Amino acid sequence: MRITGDYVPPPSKSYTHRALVAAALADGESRVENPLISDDTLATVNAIESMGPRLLRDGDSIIARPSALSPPGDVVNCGESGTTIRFMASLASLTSGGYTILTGGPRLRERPMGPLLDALSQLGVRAESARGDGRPPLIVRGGGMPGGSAEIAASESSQYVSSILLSAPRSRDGVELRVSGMVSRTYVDATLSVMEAFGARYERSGYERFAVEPGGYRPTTFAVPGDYSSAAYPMALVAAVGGSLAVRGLGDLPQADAEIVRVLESMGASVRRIGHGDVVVESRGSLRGGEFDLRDSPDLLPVVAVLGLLASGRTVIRGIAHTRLKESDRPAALVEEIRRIGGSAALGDDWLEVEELRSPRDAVVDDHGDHRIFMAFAVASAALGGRFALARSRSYTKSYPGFIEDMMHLGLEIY
Ligand SMILES: O=C(O)C1=C[C@@H](OP(=O)(O)O)[C@@H](O)[C@H](O)C1
Ligand SMILES: C=C(OP(=O)(O)O)C(=O)O
Repeated sequence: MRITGDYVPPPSKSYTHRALVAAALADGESRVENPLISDDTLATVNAIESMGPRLLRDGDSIIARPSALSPPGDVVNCGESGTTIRFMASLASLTSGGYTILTGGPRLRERPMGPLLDALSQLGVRAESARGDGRPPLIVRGGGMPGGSAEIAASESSQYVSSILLSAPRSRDGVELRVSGMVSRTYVDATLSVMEAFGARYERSGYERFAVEPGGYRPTTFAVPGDYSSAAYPMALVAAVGGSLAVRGLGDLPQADAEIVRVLESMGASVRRIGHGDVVVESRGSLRGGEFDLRDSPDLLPVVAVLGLLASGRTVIRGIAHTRLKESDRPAALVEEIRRIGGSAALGDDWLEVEELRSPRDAVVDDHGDHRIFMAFAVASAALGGRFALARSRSYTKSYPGFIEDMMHLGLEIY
């Protein structure tokens, strides 16, 4: 099997969340062009609208009509979106008063939020975990974010930092954040790009200190780029089976998962940039294993692990401790499913080792309710000629509702 074609990935989930928050906080009407419409971004739309601003569909855009933020009339259900609940925790402090209760699905209620709540408290916000264990449901008191200086440990998630940064322009005194041990750092660059586009003023020293001035956001038009995290699946497939794929519209804003380009290149594929934000992946279909550090691009773990199955030799992936805290315990889920299909994998605290899959077994893979596990094994199954099946699941609608359709468009039967 070889794949040749043109492919337009869905819009970036991370940029959609960020642009919606900044647009809702701006002092006038903004337009977010090419937003991702998926379970997670709709959770953000609903959460923001529950506090007053209107986010209206207009063709391929969302028009944001900001208003003073008021406490929601009901609990806010963030579904399974970590980005949503974490971004909303800071936003809720900007409501006029009362309390906002943020909750979500079963897995989201297991995911940690403690360091974010702690940093918000240092900034004068009352933000607590209902069960006192740092996990949702969260209760946030409105009345404004006084601001000042806070220290935050971000070794579990960069979203703690992005959350505070995004709401900080609307704080009373401005915010200084001193950050230690941050993972997934490129996501904070994405946050700052959006803040800049909406006219916020800040200073930074690397990934250790950020100072945001009060002054709010200016309304603007923001175009969401294509999503490297989603594009990584068809790119990996083409690299593994051979062929040539032009990927359009990825843009040149910072995206953590643009790291897939370096991974594919070092495994033996060629990736060329053609013009503004387009890339072409070319491969003869024989990849070799390698060693990768995914500390700053954790969402690539499932697809890189699957590439390890499809490449010769051994692949070692480091910097993955924080991927245990996502939609599933991803390293554990990957090892279980790799073994189920006849592969061999070993796991340490912060690393995963995968061997080339020589004799795949007929099996039905369980996605553990995790969109990225589903999409990664769909790639593996397609590359191995449909050797194993995936238990029916719609987990992919979290970030990529058109996944099955797009894969079929590339000529694959993955169901
Ligand atoms: O800020 C963001 O848009 C994201 C940050 C990352 O999370 P962590 O910072 O928790 O690793 C990533 O895994 C998630 O899918 C999206
Ligand atoms: C971890 C993810 O998202 P979130 O943290 O927003 O739930 C993801 O999309 O892989």
